[in-house]
Amino acid sequence: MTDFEHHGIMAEPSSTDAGPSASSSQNASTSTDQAEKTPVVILCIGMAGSGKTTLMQRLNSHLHSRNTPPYILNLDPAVSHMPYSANIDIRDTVDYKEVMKQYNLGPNGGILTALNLFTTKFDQVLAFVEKRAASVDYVLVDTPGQIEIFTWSASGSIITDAIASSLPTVVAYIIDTPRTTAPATFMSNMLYACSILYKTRLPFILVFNKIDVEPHDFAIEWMHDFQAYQAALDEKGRDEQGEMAYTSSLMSSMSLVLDEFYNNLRAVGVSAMTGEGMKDFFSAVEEAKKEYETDYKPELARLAEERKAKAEEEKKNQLEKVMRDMTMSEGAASRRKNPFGPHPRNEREDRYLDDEGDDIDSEEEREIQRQMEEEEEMEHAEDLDAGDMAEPEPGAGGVAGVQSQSRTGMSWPTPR
Ligand SMILES: Nc1nc2c(ncn2[C@@H]2O[C@H](COP(=O)(O)OP(=O)(O)OP(=O)(O)O)[C@@H](O)[C@H]2O)c(=O)[nH]1
Repeated sequence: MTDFEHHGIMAEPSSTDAGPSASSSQNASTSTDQAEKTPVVILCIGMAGSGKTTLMQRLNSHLHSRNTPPYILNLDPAVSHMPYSANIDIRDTVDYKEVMKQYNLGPNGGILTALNLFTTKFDQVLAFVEKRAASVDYVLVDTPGQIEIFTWSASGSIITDAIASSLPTVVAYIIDTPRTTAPATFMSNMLYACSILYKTRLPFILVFNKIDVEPHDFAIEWMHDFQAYQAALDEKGRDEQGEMAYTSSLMSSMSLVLDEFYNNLRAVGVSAMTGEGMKDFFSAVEEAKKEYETDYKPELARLAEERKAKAEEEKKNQLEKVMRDMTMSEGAASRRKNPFGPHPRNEREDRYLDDEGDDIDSEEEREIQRQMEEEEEMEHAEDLDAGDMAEPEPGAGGVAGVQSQSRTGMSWPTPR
């Protein structure tokens, strides 16, 4: 049993190059210019139940029907039913239930730990993706339903950065449209989207899903017309007494703040169930891919350079600090060794007292010498006083719990 297996991690996914196998043979016969293309990675992120998995299935079947089968990665270790087959599935590598058992964790802890463990192998995963990059147009990535586990964890950042620095990457933020019709829920969803945009720094598409149940026109209107959002707040943002809820004014201000964010976003409406809106979705992906090439790629390269330089600088500083510490501790060790070393008393005195002008030149050394002199004086005084020492009085020094005063002025607790 390997170390990974011991932690509930299964062997290397056997299906790494599996999945829509038709693609390999199909793509093998593609023209040279097609073989040189770069796929775009679509990171599907969204709240639990927003329809990520269903949308992944829809995108998969849509791309198959266009004869451009995608390469699929599933990063959700807790998904119970996956209606498509992933090329790389985290569940083939980590059993999150086993992780929960072994680390004594709850479901969220289990998912996060499973993702952390998987991240340790992500360079291998990326190598598989890169190997297939020339033969696919799209790489689809499904993320854990517990959105914060991916968006705010170190492993989520590592995975996102690793993918984005290797291939053009766009974030598709999936929104459950029927559950976003309340102005407060809408605002909370937009703020979350905004935070992910600034965290990932990647081209972003707002995907209003389930438009077969609720068209997303209201959302587009709210995004582009502050007055319309304000009117909705006036109408729906009141409590039972008909008073404006205290959050309404906050949301109203937030809406103005988010104006800039809305202007830089692409928003599309889709139905993962019926397949409506696929054309708009893929046009948005193509636009976002161009934006990655022109705006994000140079910025990512600059950030990577900056990170590298910072890491180098830190390494240099650490090394210098270690060298300094070593020199200092060598000096201090030699000083400490001498006062209590094997030298006869007179020799010690010669070294530290007679050669004061030559050897003792730092404040630290003077302090050591001062302490030594004080201790010697103390020893001497104790020798003289030894005959005067009386039995300790009950309730005074020497009685349990009462502190005794030493002649140096330091106090210590009397042992029981
Ligand atoms: N009507 C309708 N229902 C949808 C649509 N997309 C998803 N659903 C339903 O929404 C529910 C949640 O869909 P999932 O795909 O499991 O959502 P998810 O985001 O993957 O959920 P987690 O696995 O919890 O993260 C399911 O019952 C789907 O059938 C859609 O476009 N229209």
